[in-house]
Amino acid sequence: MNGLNPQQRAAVTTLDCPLLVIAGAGSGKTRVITEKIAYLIRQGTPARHIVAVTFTNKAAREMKSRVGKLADDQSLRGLTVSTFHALGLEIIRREHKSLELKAAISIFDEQDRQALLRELVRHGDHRFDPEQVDAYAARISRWKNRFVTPDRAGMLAEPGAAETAVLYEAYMRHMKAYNAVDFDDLILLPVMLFQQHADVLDEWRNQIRYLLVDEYQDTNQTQYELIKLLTGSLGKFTVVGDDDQSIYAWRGAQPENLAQLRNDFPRLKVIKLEQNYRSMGRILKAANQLIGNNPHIFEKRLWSAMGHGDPIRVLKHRDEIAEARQIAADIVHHKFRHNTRFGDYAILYRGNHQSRLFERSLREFSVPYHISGGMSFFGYTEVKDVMAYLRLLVNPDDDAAFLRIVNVPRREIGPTTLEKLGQYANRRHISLYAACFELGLEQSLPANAVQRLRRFGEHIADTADRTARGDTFKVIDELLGAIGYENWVRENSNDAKAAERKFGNVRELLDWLQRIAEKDGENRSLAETVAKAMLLDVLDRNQEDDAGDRVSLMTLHAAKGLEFPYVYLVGMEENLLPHQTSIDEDNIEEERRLAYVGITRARRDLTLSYCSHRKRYGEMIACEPSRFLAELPQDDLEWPDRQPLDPETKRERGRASLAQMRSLLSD
Ligand SMILES: Nc1ncnc2c1ncn2[C@@H]1O[C@H](COP(=O)(O)OP(=O)(O)OP(=O)(O)O)[C@@H](O)[C@H]1O
Ligand SMILES: [Mg+2]
Repeated sequence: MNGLNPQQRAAVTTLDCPLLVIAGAGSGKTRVITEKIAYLIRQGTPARHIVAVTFTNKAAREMKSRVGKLADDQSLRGLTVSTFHALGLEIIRREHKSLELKAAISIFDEQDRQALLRELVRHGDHRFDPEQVDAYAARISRWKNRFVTPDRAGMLAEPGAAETAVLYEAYMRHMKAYNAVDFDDLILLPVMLFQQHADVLDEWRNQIRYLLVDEYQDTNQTQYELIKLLTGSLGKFTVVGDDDQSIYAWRGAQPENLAQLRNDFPRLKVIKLEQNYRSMGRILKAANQLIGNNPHIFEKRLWSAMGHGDPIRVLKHRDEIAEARQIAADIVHHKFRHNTRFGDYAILYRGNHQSRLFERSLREFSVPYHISGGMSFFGYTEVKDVMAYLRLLVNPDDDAAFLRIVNVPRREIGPTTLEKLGQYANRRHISLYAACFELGLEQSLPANAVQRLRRFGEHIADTADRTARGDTFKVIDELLGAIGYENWVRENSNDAKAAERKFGNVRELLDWLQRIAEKDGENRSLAETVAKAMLLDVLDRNQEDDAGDRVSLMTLHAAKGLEFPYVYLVGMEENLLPHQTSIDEDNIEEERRLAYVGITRARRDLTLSYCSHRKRYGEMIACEPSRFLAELPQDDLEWPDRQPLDPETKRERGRASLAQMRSLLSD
């Protein structure tokens, strides 16, 4: 515990009562958690009885590696450090029998979920509005996050609740039939399970003797229920959080849970941390002043002994292309001037769509980068197709996967056939796959259609059988060969280059899955591997391989809990940060917290940037600088006054510096 301040030390050594550590950014909350894990182990609690929960996979990995430095491998055996959702999945997998599920569980992503709801709306006995599928989906998700079960939803006084509750109930029933869970279910099902099966809960309480939760401000009602159930009246837990960094209201996060703890656990001890160890004084001052415009549940002050630091730069650009180029160039210049690493830099933005131009510019400057979150790899059609095949192999009842690939590559199985198959399966309460083999289907469909469906079903069954027995990844390769997937991709690509890129993605996917399967010397089953991959996908896509010296690109949401010496917070414009929707809904406070999270990621230097024009829906529009810029201490900001160059000189200069930097980089 060397180097901890007195409050941190108190937080680490408090074991006899439930503990809440509430403190601002960079004050060492996460550090308290890692030190406490090591302390618990030193005090004699076996690691297998300790569970630490964080919000993203990245944070979980980071925490594991920090703990790894504080204790030896042997004593850490069995320690659980995971996300809430991964813990939920683990509970569901282990207790699948009590939940009346089969072992091979499919995880539905947003698209799958919407597809199922759309089907239910179309075929349901109730008159739902097909235009409203998005709204139904959002409402059901909201209920799940607030721990409202279908029967309780039906009794709510909200307008239209009774109707949506019927859909909610049907949705849950179908998910069960498909042996599938969605993102929200990963928390909801364990809570329902523990409430209904006291014996199962007892076992888990016995196993989890101490629970630690990071980023507690972002837990929703259902997650809070899970914490309460797991820790019971003993309240053996430490939760740490910062109400100013609550940025998941849209996913049902309730910062009031912080206050609620006091009511539910009268013995709760609260410790505040006030020293910031992360950021230079000016950065901290800017963050404090900005967030001072929000109302507070807990008053806290933060000070830093790190020195004043350089002024915060504010860059203005002509448009978003200029923004991306200038920042990429800035990073290269800075790196060579200060002999830093690429990994020291992060570019943070409000929305995923902002990443593309930065990617392009960084590539132009040969700067290695890594993108966290957002629609990247897993959004590609070919990746989704292959994943759907794998999902179907491990769980043939996964209707979303079935529908995605039953006619990919083309098997002359058209919409009418699928419509009839769907109706039949619905009547019989079975999956589409199971329906293919039923004799009764022959009454609904012509013989050749039935035959085509069965041939597909048999191929899947046969391959599944072989993956279970033999060399899984070899069988998968054979499957892709047998269905002629390469040809299919070629036919559906504009040119050979695009086709190559798509094969490359498929290859990368399979290599990555193989690495997951064999990670830590394990030999995971295909079912386990696919579930793990889906979980990474829905959680924070493609965060697995972030090793290496690379510039980080990510959304403000994904940046939570992380820190970088040099941070660029880009797109600081009205309607972008704060986001248009939040302005419309009068929810500026959440946007301000997001900006606060962004600013407090920076250790040494912070650069803010905005554009005077930006392309929106294909049109160039004028942008206003973000109101948050005006809320910062103006004395600490620096607005470099750039002389406008004529376009030709600019282009020349751009070319020259590009060549110069490339040659520097290749040295
Ligand atoms: N007592 C300490 N002495 C020196 N450095 C510390 C101390 N406590 C924490 N730090 C360092 O300060 C930085 C911020 O700590 P940490 O990430 O734990 O803060 P946090 O409160 O979790 O921040 P956030 O709210 O952003 O998640 C880290 O680099 C950490 O190693
Ligand atoms: Mg933290």
